[in-house]
Amino acid sequence: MTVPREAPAAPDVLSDPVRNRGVAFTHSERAELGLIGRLPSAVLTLDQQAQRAYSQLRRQTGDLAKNVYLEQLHDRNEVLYYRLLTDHLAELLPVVYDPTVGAAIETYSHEYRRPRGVFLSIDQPDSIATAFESLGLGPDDVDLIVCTDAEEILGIGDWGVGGIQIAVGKLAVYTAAAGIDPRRVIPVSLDVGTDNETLLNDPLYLGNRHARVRGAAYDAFIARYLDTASTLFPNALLHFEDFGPGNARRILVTYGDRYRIFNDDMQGTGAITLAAALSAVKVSTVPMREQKLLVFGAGTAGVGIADQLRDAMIRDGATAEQATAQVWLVDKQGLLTSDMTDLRDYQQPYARDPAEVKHWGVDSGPITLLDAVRHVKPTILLGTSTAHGAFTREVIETMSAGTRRPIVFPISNPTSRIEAMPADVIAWSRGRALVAVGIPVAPVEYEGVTYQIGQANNALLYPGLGLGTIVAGASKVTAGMLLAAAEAVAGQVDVGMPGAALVPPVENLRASSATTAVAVARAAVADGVATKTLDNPVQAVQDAMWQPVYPAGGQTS
Ligand SMILES: NC(=O)C1=CN([C@@H]2O[C@H](COP(=O)(O)OP(=O)(O)OC[C@H]3O[C@@H](n4cnc5c(N)ncnc54)[C@H](O)[C@@H]3O)[C@@H](O)[C@H]2O)C=CC1
Ligand SMILES: CC(=O)C(=O)O
Ligand SMILES: [Mg+2]
Repeated sequence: MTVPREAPAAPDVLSDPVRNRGVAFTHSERAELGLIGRLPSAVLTLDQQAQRAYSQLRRQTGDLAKNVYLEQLHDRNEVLYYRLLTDHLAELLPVVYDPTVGAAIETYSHEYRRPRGVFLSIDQPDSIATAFESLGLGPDDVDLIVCTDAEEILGIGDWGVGGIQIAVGKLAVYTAAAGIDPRRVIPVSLDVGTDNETLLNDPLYLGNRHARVRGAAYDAFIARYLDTASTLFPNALLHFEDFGPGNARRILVTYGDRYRIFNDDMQGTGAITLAAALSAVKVSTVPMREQKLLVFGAGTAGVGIADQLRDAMIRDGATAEQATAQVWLVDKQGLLTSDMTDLRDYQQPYARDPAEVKHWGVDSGPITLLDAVRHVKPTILLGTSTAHGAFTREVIETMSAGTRRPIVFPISNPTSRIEAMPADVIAWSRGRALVAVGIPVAPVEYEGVTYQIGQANNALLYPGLGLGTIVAGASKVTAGMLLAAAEAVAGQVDVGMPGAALVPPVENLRASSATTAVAVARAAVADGVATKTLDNPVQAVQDAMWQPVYPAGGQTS
């Protein structure tokens, strides 16, 4: 007779990150859950576990190793993971999110330990419902789904199935920054293939090993996803992240009236940049209606921001025609003009009359960024191009010659894509530039002034926007809700001091998100899209915020 040598499998609760408390289970809980003898005898508090985990984390060398460590913790004990994130938000946001998440995505198939999220394949469109149903969640159990097809991850391009980590990272921020209940969210990879040949030639690549499917099959897959997700989880906000420039806006425009969709790169980025611009305009003394915006990189984010700034100019008294004429777009072809045959439909409203600009360039080549800065004399220069270093000293000096307080937002991510570093922009403008960037950066010292650099990253806004949407049960994310979010974020900044940041600091993000959520919920009511009655939105938001603590009374779920 053979004697089994392996210990029996660990009881389910130890391998379920939602219920697991590890050595924080009390002796009576251990007895109740069949854990006698399966844990060392000491019982630690959550505080002690968090101290230990933090010190383990600090011993990891490099941000990618820290990201992998935290993901493993996420897979073991969700409360402990969020406790760590919440306690050290400013330090750890760059590790679980931008910029390190870019490296985690690039190395996904090699660093892979275990799956998190739902993987939907364009090769098996009939399995979408089965995949969601395998989670065992009912129609009222899901508040939020973040999906990506990973065609344009941050500014690093197409990363196929590894893009799941942007959905995971965005959701971690929703929970850490706004208390969205992590048990009520789903990250989704829409694996439509990849055009990244490095991935296709990598034997360890974990996604569909074929080129991106486009056209009718792609559209049918997206339509099927939307229909299935919204049927199975009718209350869920459907967040779209990092789709390519040909699909991001098109999906929102096509389906925005039918489904509760939010496109973060267009709408969230537009709103956080509007918030930074509202703060900057207060300092610049040029009224919003007179601002001149030059966008470098006229894709999803760039034109999404242009639309929101144009609307802000109109609210401030410009006519629609004037406001549109105060926006210039520069992309790979140079300044976009209406005679170009390769313009995207959303770029066309801002394309200039070629007659207006025909003498701007040197020779007959494209009108460059520098040519455009020289002639337009922009008051706001936005970078959403992924072109590292494109805002050269000459560009910033030329802009600074044309306006007293240049507003410069090089917001491309991650760090390898930024158009200019804030220290350079501040020095080249001799301390006059009002700067915000997408990545976290240290304050800049220049001639005795400390410049706090606000992070114009949608993470400073979308968590509160999502929370407000959920609390109100909003059936849509309206323009009014986006504006309310932008104004709420800008309203938390005091720009009176020299060098003040243009958006609130990440350290205060949880409180800031709650304030944003209240404004968004009120806007949802005002816009007639709230499905919940909100007698006291402030309390409703506080009550809705999930806290990273073990539930009292020995419950494990
Ligand atoms: N700070 C934030 O919250 C956010 C930042 N972003 C960043 O903005 C950048 C763009 O993202 P998306 O708009 O989603 O991408 P996208 O692909 O839709 O747009 C990028 C645009 O830049 C243009 N472009 C590329 N190289 C260029 C060059 N050398 N010169 C001029 N134009 C060039 C492309 O043709 C395209 O129109 C990324 O780096 C992304 O990380 C995006 C969303 C949020
Ligand atoms: C922040 C973000 O959403 C992006 O860079 O794409
Ligand atoms: Mg994005």
